[in-house]
Formats: sequence, C-alpha cells, structure tokens
Amino acid sequence: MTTVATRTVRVVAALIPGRLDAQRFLVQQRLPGGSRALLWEFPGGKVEAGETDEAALARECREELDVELSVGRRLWEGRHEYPDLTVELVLYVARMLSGEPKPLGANALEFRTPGEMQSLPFCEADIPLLEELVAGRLGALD
Ligand SMILES: Nc1nc2c([nH]c(=O)n2[C@@H]2O[C@H](COP(=O)(O)OP(=O)(O)OP(=O)(O)O)[C@@H](O)[C@H]2O)c(=O)[nH]1
Repeated sequence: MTTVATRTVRVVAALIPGRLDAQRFLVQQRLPGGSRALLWEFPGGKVEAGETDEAALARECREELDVELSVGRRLWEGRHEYPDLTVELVLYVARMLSGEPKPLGANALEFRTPGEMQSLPFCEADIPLLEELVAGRLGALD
C-alpha cells in the first residue's frame, strides 16, 4: 500500500453570534466547483506564514464577509485528513464590531443554532466540533 502525504494547513474559524439572536451563529455554504463544494463551514480560512490565528481570522472575515471582528478565546481544535488536504481546524469565539456580513466568498450565509447546523451538510472536519457544541461542552460562548 502506498501512502500519499497531503499538505497540512492551519485553518482558523469563527463562531460569531447574531447581534439580535445570540443563540444563532453565522455559517456559510462553500462555493460550487471547488473543494468541499456546497458544504457548510464556519467563516475563516488558512493562516498565512508569520500570521497569528487572531490576525488571520480578522483578515479572512474582512475579505470574505466585509465585517470587522473582535476575536475571543479558543473553543476547539481538531485535525482532519481530506484526500487533498490535512486540516488543523481551530475554532474561536468572535464578535462583529462593525459591518453587515455579506457572502463575498460564499454561496450563502445563514445564522443557525448548533442543532440546526447538524442538519446541514457540513465539512467533515467540523463534525466532532458540532457534537461538542450541541452537547454544550465548549463552555461559555462569549
Ligand atoms: N473556513 C473554514 N474552512 C474549513 C472549515 N472546515 C473545514 O474542513 N475547512 C476547510 O479548510 C480549508 C479552508 O481554506 P480556505 O477557506 O482558506 O480556502 P478555500 O479552499 O476555500 O480556497 P483557496 O484555497 O482557494 O483559498 C478548506 O479546505 C475548507 O474545506 C470551517 O469550518 N471553516
């Protein structure tokens, strides 16, 4: 059997509560055509060389959602091997400081409860994270 090593990337993601409904959090549907097409995920993206997690998350959300974020504590971290990529996924709680989220780099944006998220086709790396979130095992979300 041959094993093909895939690239490993650190991916930061944000759990962002709605301004008026803090029980629901922002999730986005990936664009058609690319990797994990049309699956759902938390806003965020890859950390670039020399960048902190917090700076990467603020940059990604500025570029992809047109919002300014305040990034809080780290909630969860996990690793998942996709056929094309190994992802080290880190979830942070974050708040929107300004702007209304726009789907600049996504097919759709929705505010969903953790339970509702489990009914969406989510990226595989997020499945254990959603289980922890639904079970209330990630602690305070603010
Ligand atoms: N933002 C985000 N990415 C996630 C999550 N879960 C997960 O598996 N990923 C994966 O982590 C990678 C994030 O990379 P990215 O968003 O910067 O890049 P991309 O593949 O959309 O596009 P790009 O490589 O052309 O920049 C993707 O492979 C994505 O499928 C998640 O909850 N949020």
